[in-house]
Amino acid sequence: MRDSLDRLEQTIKDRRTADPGSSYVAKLTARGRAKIAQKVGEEAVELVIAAIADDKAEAVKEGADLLFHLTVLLADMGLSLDDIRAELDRREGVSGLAEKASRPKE
Ligand SMILES: N=c1c2ncn([C@@H]3O[C@H](COP(=O)(O)OP(=O)(O)OP(=O)(O)O)[C@@H](O)[C@H]3O)c2ncn1[C@@H]1O[C@H](COP(=O)(O)O)[C@@H](O)[C@H]1O
Repeated sequence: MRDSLDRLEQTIKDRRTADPGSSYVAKLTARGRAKIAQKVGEEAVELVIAAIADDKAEAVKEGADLLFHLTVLLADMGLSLDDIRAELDRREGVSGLAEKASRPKE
């Protein structure tokens, strides 16, 4: 099932080559990877500030900004949210193995 992040990712892929005058994704993409990466860093810092202030409403907005800009960065690198999912799935497997290995033998 496709969720809002999947739909956003598809929109970002579609908009990368749109008119920078009418699309933020196209405008940011045209400014280059370093600029996209800088935006990811800025949004992460804004999320950190909201979290430290325990401002939940602001944290939700900044979290959305961070995920949006991260998805733009992944697209620019030819990566996708599925690559992140695969890494998380891999870690889940590894973590399960580590847990089993640490159990005392019966
Ligand atoms: N989720 C977002 C989204 N979140 C934030 N932003 C934009 O991100 C920008 C961040 O503002 P900032 O002041 O931090 O950045 P800035 O004004 O560009 O200034 P600089 O720091 O870059 O110099 C704003 O212009 C927001 O509108 C977004 N722009 C687009 N989307 C999604 O992307 C889709 C495609 O958008 P377009 O490419 O514009 O069609 C939209 O339908 C939305 O779903």
